[in-house]
Formats: sequence, C-alpha cells, structure tokens
Amino acid sequence: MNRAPRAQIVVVMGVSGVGKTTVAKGLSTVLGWTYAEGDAFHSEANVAKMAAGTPLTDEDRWPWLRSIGEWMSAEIAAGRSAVVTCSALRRVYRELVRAGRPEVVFCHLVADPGLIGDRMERRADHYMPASLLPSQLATLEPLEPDEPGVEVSVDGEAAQVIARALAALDLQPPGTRTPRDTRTREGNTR
Ligand SMILES: Nc1ncnc2c1ncn2[C@@H]1O[C@H](COP(=O)(O)OP(=O)(O)OP(=O)(O)O)[C@@H](O)[C@H]1O
Ligand SMILES: O=C(O)[C@H](O)[C@@H](O)[C@H](O)[C@H](O)CO
Repeated sequence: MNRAPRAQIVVVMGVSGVGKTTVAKGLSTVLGWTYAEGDAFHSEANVAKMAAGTPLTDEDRWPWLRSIGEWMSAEIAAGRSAVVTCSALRRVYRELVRAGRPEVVFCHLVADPGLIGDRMERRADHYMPASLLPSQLATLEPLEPDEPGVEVSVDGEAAQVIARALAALDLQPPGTRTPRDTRTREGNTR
C-alpha cells in the first residue's frame, strides 16, 4: 500500500540572535517545506516590550506560543511538513508547543555567547537589542535527553550550519533518498 508520509515539523529554537531565521529559511529552501517566522506571531505589545529592552515574561509568551502551535496544527492537518522559528527557551514552552503534536522535533542552535553577541551587534534591521542576550541565556533551559530534538552548533558559515542541521535531524533534500532509506523511514515513528 502506498501511504503518504506523515508531516514533520522542525522547530528551530535558541536564544535571540543565534541564527534561527537563517537556519530555518535554509532548511525550508533545501527541503521544500513551508516556513514560518515565529517572531511574526508576537503581539505588538510583546515587540514593543522587547524593543524597549525589557525581557518577556511567561505570561507574555503563552499566547504567542499558542499561536505558533495553532499554525503548526494547520500545517499538519494539511499534510505539509514545515520549519518554524521559536526561541522555545524553557521546557514548559516546548511542552506547550509539542502537546498533541507528535510531528514536532526541535533543532536547538547553540554558540558561544560572545559569537551570538557579535552577530547581534552587527545586525542592523531588527528590534531585538543585544542587551537582552543575557536574559535570554539566563532563561534558556537546554533540550533534555527525553525531549525530541538535536543540538546544532552555529559556528561557521550559514551553509555549513544548515548542512550540519540537516545531518543532525537525519533529513535529506527530496530526491536524494535511496529506496532503502525510504523503507527505513516509513517504519520509523520518530
Ligand atoms: N552562520 C552564520 N555566520 C555569520 N552570520 C550569521 C550566521 N547565522 C546568522 N548570522 C547573522 O547573525 C544575525 C542573527 O541571525 P538570525 O537573525 O538568523 O538569528 P535569530 O536567532 O533568528 O534572531 P532573533 O531570534 O533575534 O530573530 C543575522 O544578522 C544573521 O545574518
Ligand atoms: O522568547 C522570547 O524572549 C522571544 O521569542 C525572543 O526570543 C524573540 O522573539 C526573538 O528572539 C526575536 O529576536
């Protein structure tokens, strides 16, 4: 029987400035998957708060996380695989995003804080000030072993990082799978 493969959702997570947008866009292009920018789901109030240099609270983040989850559910219902950025700093946030969606896997981007700070300082067209990096790092709870996902270093050029993320996630661009790979993955409920 010819069954359509289940949709997969990759959440590219990590602190502000670590490279989520860069990597998520790259993955979606290579894989031909839908892409969404998690920042676009923030309320104007959240954006204004961050732009003013004030960290968001849990209460600020819950509605934002729920909107991202709703977007994922729509993609899953349509049978589309997708990549979305979402800082997903705390485990409870990731649990909210995953709840009822076994298709979700996280790609946690990591780097030396100095490297992230440099990249943020050089980025001109973004509301998030580099001064919020310490609070992002303090809030971050790295992926735990029982959570679905991988950790990927963003050291090096963007193309290298995207290739590293694909390999860590065990994803191949369409057309590059051998029949043997296809058989293996059909039976894999990861
Ligand atoms: N591998 C890389 N090498 C050099 N520069 C990079 C790399 N990845 C990202 N950058 C640059 O670093 C800055 C931050 O990257 P990006 O905007 O993708 O991060 P982000 O995690 O999406 O940030 P935010 O959460 O604040 O939106 C950008 O100016 C981007 O062009
Ligand atoms: O949880 C948070 O504090 C926010 O999502 C931030 O991480 C920003 O949205 C993002 O990084 C934009 O710069």
